[in-house]
Amino acid sequence: MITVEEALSLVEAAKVSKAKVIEMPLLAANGWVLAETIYSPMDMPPFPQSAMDGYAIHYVAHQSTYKLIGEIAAGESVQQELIAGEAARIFTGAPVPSSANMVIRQEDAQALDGKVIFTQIPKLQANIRPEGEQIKKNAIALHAGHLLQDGSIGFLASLGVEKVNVIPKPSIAIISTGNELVEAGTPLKFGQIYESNVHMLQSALSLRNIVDVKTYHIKDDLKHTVDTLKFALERYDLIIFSGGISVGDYDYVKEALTLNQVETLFYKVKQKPGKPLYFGKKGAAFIFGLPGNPAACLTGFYIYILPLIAKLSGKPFVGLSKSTAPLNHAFERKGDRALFLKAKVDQFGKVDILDGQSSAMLQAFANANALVYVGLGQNKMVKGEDVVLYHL
Ligand SMILES: Nc1nc2c(c(=O)[nH]1)N[C@H]1C(S)=C(S)[C@@H](COP(=O)(O)OP(=O)(O)OC[C@H]3O[C@@H](n4cnc5c(N)ncnc54)[C@H](O)[C@@H]3O)O[C@H]1N2
Ligand code: MOO
Repeated sequence: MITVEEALSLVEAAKVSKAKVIEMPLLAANGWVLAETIYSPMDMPPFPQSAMDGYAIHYVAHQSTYKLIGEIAAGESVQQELIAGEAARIFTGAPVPSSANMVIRQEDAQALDGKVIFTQIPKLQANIRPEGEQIKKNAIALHAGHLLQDGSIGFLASLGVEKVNVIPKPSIAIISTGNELVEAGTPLKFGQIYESNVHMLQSALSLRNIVDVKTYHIKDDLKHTVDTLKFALERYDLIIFSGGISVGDYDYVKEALTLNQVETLFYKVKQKPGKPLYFGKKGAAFIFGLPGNPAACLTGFYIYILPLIAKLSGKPFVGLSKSTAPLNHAFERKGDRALFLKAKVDQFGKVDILDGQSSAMLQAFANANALVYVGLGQNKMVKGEDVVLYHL
């Protein structure tokens, strides 16, 4: 059995096929990664702009009174010109005449009887944003690999960009196994339970804007499992099994993976919850077998699948954000597996490990805002000791 660290480095090292590129409207691309470098299609600003409300001046040395010849508002499409000794009323964002050599703030000037008089000695080019000051036409606006965020969308929009080529996010199949599972809305018969893992994973994906997700529910039957996996391998970038990955007589996932010639990259990790975790690859597709126990299923998703999805989407191999914080109480581990413990970080940044850590239970997960990672060798922790946290 391999360690958590070994398992994570195997997931990280798994070779991702070069992603195709998709074109999408800029307005839909927030959170996606640019597949290509974008070169600015224009100078920005496209014309010298006034940075202040005031007066554009054609300055003449030592002269402080100027003839006011007109007004230039933002959006003005006619280029006005000033001869030496002339001024025009101007507003922030308006085009500065090429013959003006400064803009005076209105606070620093007085207008009277068609004249403007400075009250401050101006500097040449003051309050003029030169054409192309932010970016010149054909200069690199954003590099390939850039993660588009709010500011990037605004920046590209300001350059008149309407469409961008991005790295597609993975298509995902979630295959839930188990004869005992029924959907909410149907009364439970003896021995049945409600499906939760699929809904939990799908909503976790949707929250992270991964929406090309299809779900399948299969019975504990070898042929059905083999056929569903074969179908999924032809269609999806990532296949996530829930359940059926342990050693029971009705656990068919492992056998179905072998019969579909999926290459096993690892099976079983020295961790709790989620020991019988499977990771494999066939062609460009990755396959995870998450244990059916719900808390093991969600933990495996957070720790191993989220960073792989990030990588498949063109981002760094990073999942939940990590930090350290002090424990609010002493803790002594049982067993010999690394632990991911549902925990709550309080408003003072102190960590309480919650009750109800069984991998069959989700209530603690529902109340947790972090997972505490307890590595192999870390047997006793004292109150106040810093622990590694994954933030939920
Ligand atoms: N003899 C052994 N038995 C088990 C071992 C072992 O090493 N030797 N490992 C145990 C561990 S640890 C885990 S974790 C589980 C994992 O089992 P499976 O992945 O095969 O999961 P299932 O048996 O299908 O289900 C386990 C449990 O979870 C419930 N479940 C399954 N799917 C869902 C779902 N979609 N929604 C809600 N609940 C689900 C299922 O009813 C079971 O109660 O194996 C141990 N056994
Ligand atoms: O590894 Mo399992 O998740 O303990 O129940």
